[in-house]
Amino acid sequence: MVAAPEDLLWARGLHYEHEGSPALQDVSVGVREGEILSVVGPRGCGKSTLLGCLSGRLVPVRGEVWFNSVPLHTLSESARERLRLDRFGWIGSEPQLLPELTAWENAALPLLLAGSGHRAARRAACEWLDRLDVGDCARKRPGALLQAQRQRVAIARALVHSPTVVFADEPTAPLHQADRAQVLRTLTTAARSHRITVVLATGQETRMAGVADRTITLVDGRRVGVDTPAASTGPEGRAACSLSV
Ligand SMILES: Nc1ncnc2c1ncn2[C@@H]1O[C@H](COP(=O)(O)OP(=O)(O)OP(=O)(O)O)[C@@H](O)[C@H]1O
Repeated sequence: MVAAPEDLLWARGLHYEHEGSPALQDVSVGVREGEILSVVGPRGCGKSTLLGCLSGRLVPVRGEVWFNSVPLHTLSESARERLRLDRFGWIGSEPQLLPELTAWENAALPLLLAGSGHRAARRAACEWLDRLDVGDCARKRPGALLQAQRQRVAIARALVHSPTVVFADEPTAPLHQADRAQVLRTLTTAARSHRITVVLATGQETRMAGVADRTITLVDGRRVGVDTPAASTGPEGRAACSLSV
């Protein structure tokens, strides 16, 4: 696979092993600027590993990952970490907030770590918490929040520094069914309005994958099938994402 000119992020021939067992085998993918790409497949098919490699958290044993003409696969660990802090956001399936910090302090962390002033960081964090409907939780610590509220704080933290790409690894996994679609739409609507590229791993919930522009499928660490554009993913597709942020 050769990167298309409009690809912001692309990988070619990725192989990754966890303790000697193959988790990705010869996976290639390109992601366009502003695109919401979902990665679907059954448990253990390699979705998290692929997001790990694309985001520079993991280094493939073979293959290449390029972001904006920067070869992530050959960068030093510190350079990858710097790039991740500056340009990427990460949302995991658990919020993983720092318990001793308030919600706004957690959400502001990427800005504070980048050296932003306290006041500006607080303002930006509170704006995102408001957009994500948890503005009234800003002064509370994670222990006083519901899981769905904590996950919204984690989403605010992933978006607060206007990253170029957000990686979301099963971001709705710990939520109740009723919260899932709303949290996912909030994330994707926010990303679209700020032209943030999103790579989203989801399990078997293909209805959730309907918020994406394009879907790729992994099975046993390999890409299978053809890409699925949003138009064919059903009534929860792009047009349905109408939450205002
Ligand atoms: N830290 C690890 N150590 C050993 N094996 C691992 C590790 N992480 C993942 N694996 C294995 O690698 C394969 C791919 O895992 P991965 O988590 O990437 O898949 P996934 O599609 O994200 O799964 P899930 O839907 O369960 O999150 C699986 O067989 C998994 O058991």
